[in-house]
Amino acid sequence: MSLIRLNIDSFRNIQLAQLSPSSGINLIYGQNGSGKTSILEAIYFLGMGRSFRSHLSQRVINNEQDKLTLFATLNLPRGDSKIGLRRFRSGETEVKIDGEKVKRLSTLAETLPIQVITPESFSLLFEGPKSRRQFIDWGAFHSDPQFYAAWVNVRRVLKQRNQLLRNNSSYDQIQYWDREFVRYTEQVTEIRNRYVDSLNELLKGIIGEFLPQVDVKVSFTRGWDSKTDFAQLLESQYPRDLATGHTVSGPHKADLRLRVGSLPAQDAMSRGQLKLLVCALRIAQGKLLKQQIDKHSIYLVDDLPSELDAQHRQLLLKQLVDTGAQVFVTAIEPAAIVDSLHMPPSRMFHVEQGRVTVIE
Ligand SMILES: Nc1ncnc2c1ncn2[C@@H]1O[C@H](COP(=O)(O)OP(=O)(O)OP(=O)(O)O)[C@@H](O)[C@H]1O
Repeated sequence: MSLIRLNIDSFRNIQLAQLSPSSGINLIYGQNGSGKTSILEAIYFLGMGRSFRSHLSQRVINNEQDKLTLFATLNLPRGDSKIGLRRFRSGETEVKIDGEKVKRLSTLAETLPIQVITPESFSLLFEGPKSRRQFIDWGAFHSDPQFYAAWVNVRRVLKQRNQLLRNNSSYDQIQYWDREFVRYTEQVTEIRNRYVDSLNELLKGIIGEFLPQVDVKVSFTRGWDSKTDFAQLLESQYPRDLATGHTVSGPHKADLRLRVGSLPAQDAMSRGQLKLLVCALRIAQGKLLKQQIDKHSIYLVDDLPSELDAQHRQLLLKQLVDTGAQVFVTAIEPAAIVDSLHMPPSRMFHVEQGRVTVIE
């Protein structure tokens, strides 16, 4: 799967751009502030309905406009598909896939699986369990069609349970919700666990190439002690939950543990090594998706050269090429990428003050 056409209208400093990317490596280069990241962000916005930079979606609309429009033609095994997204300053979003209005943004994510690697990707390792849980759930969502509904139900029931706790409800009142909570939690946890197991197999090979001297161990933690029955735990921890006003343990605390020996990975590795670890995780995820449902992800790699020496740039680009996926990489100087590739990038785009030109 790849984007064969991309139209960007009023997204950040890009007034109007039309790109025909290649299905291989696309290099986007230009000076600081020219709009390179904005192109990656526009692709992400089209696939996720939100930005990877700002949680305020209004900020991505060009300052002088009241709406942004993104449009892409996707090349899929079943034929071409057209995706359009319009976002208004009022907050309203319109999404169309092949001319049909789409209500749920998850339909977009299903159509366009995207992997992002930015210089800030370290957050996957540093910023607490939320971003690591999102990483697991990206894979669980794409690999198992049952996951999304179970996950939505976990969130719904958890919200309800927490509300009851805040209202000082008796355990009898909460018990009804706990039965549902346990049922959906089992589903979500099983899919997450299975997913991390499958990922680990692929990950070992990639980490072995990127970081041969570092013994990184990746494991899944479910959010409570795995030896304890979840229904019993909810009952025994009811007094504590009541005192804190929320459910202390459960699937909302699941995590991906990344350790080197007895230390958390972020305490044992350099910044460049951490970037490579994040890249290995993302590449493994894309490869697994291809194996499991025969679907390619699209890779967006912002400022690929930063933090990496020439040898590791080469290794990373080789792994990205090996995925067979469509890749968009940005760099200030094209040589930083061109010199690390065994063959020239399939297509190069130069960005200057929001204007994009293809380099023939
Ligand atoms: N809503 C907006 N409307 C217009 N311009 C914007 C908007 N949001 C951001 N910009 C501007 O868009 C420009 C492009 O930013 P972008 O981050 O895409 O650049 P870049 O080429 O990736 O830069 P760098 O190499 O420094 O990371 C910036 O100068 C920024 O000030």
